[in-house]
Amino acid sequence: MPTYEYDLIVIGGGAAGLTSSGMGAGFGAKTLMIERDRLGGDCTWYGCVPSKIMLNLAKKAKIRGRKADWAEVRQTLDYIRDEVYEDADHPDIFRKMGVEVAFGTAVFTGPHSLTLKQPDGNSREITSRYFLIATGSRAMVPPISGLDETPYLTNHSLFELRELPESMIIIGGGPIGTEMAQAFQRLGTQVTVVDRANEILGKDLPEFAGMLRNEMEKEGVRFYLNRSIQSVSGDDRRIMVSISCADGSTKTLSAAKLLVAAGRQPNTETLGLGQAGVHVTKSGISVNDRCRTNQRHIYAAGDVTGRFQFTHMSEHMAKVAVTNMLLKVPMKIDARHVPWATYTDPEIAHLGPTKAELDAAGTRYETYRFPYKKNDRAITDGVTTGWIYVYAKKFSGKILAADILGAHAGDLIGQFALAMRNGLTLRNMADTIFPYPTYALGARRAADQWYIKNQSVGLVKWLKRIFGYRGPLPDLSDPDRIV
Ligand SMILES: Cc1cc2nc3c(=O)[nH]c(=O)nc-3n(C[C@H](O)[C@H](O)[C@H](O)COP(=O)(O)OP(=O)(O)OC[C@H]3O[C@@H](n4cnc5c(N)ncnc54)[C@H](O)[C@@H]3O)c2cc1C
Ligand SMILES: NC(=O)c1ccc[n+]([C@@H]2O[C@H](COP(=O)([O-])OP(=O)(O)OC[C@H]3O[C@@H](n4cnc5c(N)ncnc54)[C@H](O)[C@@H]3O)[C@@H](O)[C@H]2O)c1
Repeated sequence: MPTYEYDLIVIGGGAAGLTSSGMGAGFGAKTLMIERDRLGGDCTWYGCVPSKIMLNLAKKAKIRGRKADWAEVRQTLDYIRDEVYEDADHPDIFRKMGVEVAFGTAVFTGPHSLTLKQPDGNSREITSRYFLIATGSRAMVPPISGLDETPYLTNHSLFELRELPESMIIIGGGPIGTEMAQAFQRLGTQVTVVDRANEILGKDLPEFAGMLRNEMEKEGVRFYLNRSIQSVSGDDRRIMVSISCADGSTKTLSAAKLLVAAGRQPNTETLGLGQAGVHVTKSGISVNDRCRTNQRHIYAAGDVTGRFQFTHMSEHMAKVAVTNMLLKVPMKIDARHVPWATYTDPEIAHLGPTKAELDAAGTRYETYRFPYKKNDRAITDGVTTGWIYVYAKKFSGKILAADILGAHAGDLIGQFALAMRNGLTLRNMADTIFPYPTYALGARRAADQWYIKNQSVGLVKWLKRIFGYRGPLPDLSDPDRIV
C-alpha cells in the first residue's frame, strides 16, 4: 500500500469539519484539518450563533418597548461569538485532541494529494489516504436585474453592520429571512420581506407558517409573497426593489438596506475537484447515504453536499462519514428522522417527512393535536399561541412525523425525535411521567390524544355492559378534548 503523510485530511473547520477531525483523531487516525478563515465556520461566526443572539436581544427590546442600542447589540454579538469560539472551536482544543490544524486554502492536485496555499504566500504539497470535504456554503445571489451593481447584505456582512438600519428589504422568506425579519423589526428596523413563494418557510407546515407570519405582521413586518422581483437599484443611502403585482402592475419598494437570503450555494469552486475526480453539481458535492463521493476514499459532509443545511445534520453527516471511512462500519444518513426548527417567537419546528409528503405517498395516519392554550406552563408564561401536531398510525401509535408551532418548539421536537428514532409509540410517550408544569408535558398530552381518539362510545358501552357501570354515555364529540 502506498504511504501517505496523513490518514485523514479534513478540508473546512465548520460544524462538519470540527466533528470529523475530532472523531478521526479519536479513532487513532493521523488527522490534519485545513481552514482558510477561522475555525467555527458559518454557525459560530455568520449563522446560528449570531442569529440566535440577535433574536434574544430583539425579544428583550420588544419587552422593554424601545429601540435597541446597536452598539450594545454589536458588543454582545462579538462577546458571545468569541466565547463560543474559545469554548468549542479554538485550534488548541483540537490540537489537544491530537488533530493538526493548518490555515490556508486547500486545492486538490490529484486523488490523494493537495496543495495548501498558506496565508503567508507559501504552499505545501500534502498527501492523505482519506479526505473529508466540509467546506460549507455561502449565500446564493439570485440572478435579479441590477443586483450585481447594488450594495446588498448577506449573512456574511449582516452581523457586522455599523448601525441599525432604519428600514430593510429582505429577499427570501426562508429560515434566514424569517428569523432576521423578526429580529430586526423588534430591534427597531422597518422590515419588508419579498418572496416568490406564496408562503414563508416553504419546508414547514403551511398552516403554521401562516400563523407565524400573522404574528410577525402584527409586529409590523410587511410581507410581499408570490411576487417576482423585476429589478433592484440604489446606492449606500437608498435601495429600490421593483416587484410585480398580481394585476400585472409593478410596485417599487424602498429601504435603507437590502438583505439577500434566497438560499445557499456550495463552496466547491476553488477546491480543484476535477483533479481529484470528484463529481459535483450546482447544488453540491454528490454523496451517497454513507457520505462517500464517487471516489471511494473521498467523503463530503455538511452544507457543501447541498443536502440538509443544518448544523445538527453537518455533525450527523460527519459522524456517518468517519464511521464508514475509518471504522468500516456501514452507517447511513438517518434521513427519515431529520428535525429542524426556526427560532422565531413563536418557534416553528418539524420532524420527519412533511404532511404533504405523507399524503403524496398515500400513507394512512391520524393527526393528534394539542394546543398551547391548554398547556398550563404556556398559560403562566403568557405564550399561548401554538399547536403540537403529531402524525401517527391509528392502531399502533407509531410516530411518523410531527410539526410544532409555539414556545420551545425546537426543544419539544427533540422529544418526538428521540421517540420516533427508537421506535417508541405515542402510547409509550403517553404512559411516561412528565413533570408539571412544563412545555414538554404538552408533548405528552399530544401523545395522550392517541388514547383519547381510540376511545369510542362503542368501547364505553362494552365496558358498561361487562362491569355493570351505570353512568351516562360520554360526549366524545370534541376532537380537542384532553381527557
Ligand atoms: C444566518 C444563518 C442562521 C443559521 N441558523 C441555524 C440554526 O439555528 N440551526 C441550524 O442547525 N443551522 C443553522 N444554519 C445553518 C448552519 O449554519 C450550517 O448548516 C452549518 O454551519 C454548516 O456547517 P458546515 O461545516 O457544513 O459548513 P461551514 O460552517 O460553512 O464551514 C465550512 C468551513 O470551510 C472553510 N472553507 C471553505 N472552503 C475552503 C477551502 N477551500 N479550504 C479551506 N477551508 C475552506 C470555510 O472558511 C468554513 O469555515 C444557519 C445558517 C445561517 C446562514
Ligand atoms: N433555524 C435554522 O435551523 C436555520 C436558520 C437559518 C438558516 N438555516 C439553514 O440555512 C439554509 C438557507 O436559508 P435561506 O433562508 O437562505 O434559504 P431557503 O432556501 O430555505 O429559503 C430561501 C427563500 O428565498 C426565496 N427566493 C429564492 N430566490 C428568490 C427570488 N429570486 N425572489 C424572491 N424570493 C426568492 C425562496 O422562495 C425561499 O422561500 C436553510 O435551508 C436552512 O437549512 C437554518
